[in-house]
Amino acid sequence: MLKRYNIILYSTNKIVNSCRYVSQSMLKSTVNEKTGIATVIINKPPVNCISLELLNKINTEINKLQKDNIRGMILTSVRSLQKVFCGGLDIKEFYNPNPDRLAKYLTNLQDTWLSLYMTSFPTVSVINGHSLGGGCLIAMCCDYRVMVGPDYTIGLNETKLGVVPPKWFQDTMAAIIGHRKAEVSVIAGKTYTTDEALQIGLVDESSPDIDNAYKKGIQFLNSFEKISPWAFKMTKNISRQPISQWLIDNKQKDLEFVFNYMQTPSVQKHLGLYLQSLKK
Ligand SMILES: CCCCCCCC/C=C\C=C\CC(=O)SCCNC(=O)CCNC(=O)[C@H](O)C(C)(C)COP(=O)(O)OP(=O)(O)OC[C@H]1O[C@@H](n2cnc3c(N)ncnc32)[C@H](O)[C@@H]1OP(=O)(O)O
Repeated sequence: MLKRYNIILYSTNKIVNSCRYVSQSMLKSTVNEKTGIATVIINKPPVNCISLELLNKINTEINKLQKDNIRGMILTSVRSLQKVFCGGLDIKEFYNPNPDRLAKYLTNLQDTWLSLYMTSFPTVSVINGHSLGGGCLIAMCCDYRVMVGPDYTIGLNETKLGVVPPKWFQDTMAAIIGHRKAEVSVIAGKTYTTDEALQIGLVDESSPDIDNAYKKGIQFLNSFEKISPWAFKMTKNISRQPISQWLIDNKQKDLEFVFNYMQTPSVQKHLGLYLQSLKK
């Protein structure tokens, strides 16, 4: 029994044998050959909002890392943006959309969420700036969140744009802060400062600067050194499977609901006004 356990540990704990550096302009990914820890950096100025192309890159990279047998991953934003981790989904993908592209976007979003939420390796988001809507969602997909503060904000603010965060957005938040707090939060499209997010448990730690936040992220990943990767993966799977299974079972229905309401005149009007308010 002990022997079998050791074999599992060895085969899944194998550290990648070379340092891989992938720079796909919008997404930079490096794997440290000594530690087996990947750092994935979103780099899409001005605000890292998630277009179809960025979504594809994130999903492709997560799937690659999955095959690389890495020990853990840090997800963060390029430092030069200074105050934004992720400005959310690219609202231009929803405003006056091309229906084919919109369908592709929504499907890819479902797939990317499934990949990121269900990674078999530990993940940390180092939230070095505002993290709104889809930005909050990708941060929440990770196993641990360290947020730089105090001046940034995080939250699922979809209702402020006149759109509806799907069940799996809401469930992702409820799994972290509890159903009641998540309900109050999503219906009001609430955003929280770093301190508030820490207080309600939306983030696990705060930090006054990025370097320190990154260190805390690495410390979290190192805490799994003595945990069998197999045990980690199976335990996380059991914990997250009810939420992910809902989406797997309801993908088409979920897609059709959003695809249809998104193109209604009243939703389009709201989105147009929100985009305009950002430009001001
Ligand atoms: C079927 C399954 C799929 C289901 C999915 C659908 C679910 C429901 C539908 C939609 C869900 C959407 C979720 C979202 O993520 S919506 C977006 C939420 N994000 C926001 O509300 C953030 C908006 N942005 C800001 O508050 C600020 O830009 C900020 C991030 C704080 C940065 O501020 P600052 O540095 O001052 O930058 P500017 O505001 O000047 O912005 C610079 C330019 O970037 C444009 N911008 C900003 N955010 C977005 C965005 N999310 N999408 C598109 N464009 C964005 C902004 O207009 C400026 O443009 P310009 O330079 O042309 O004026």
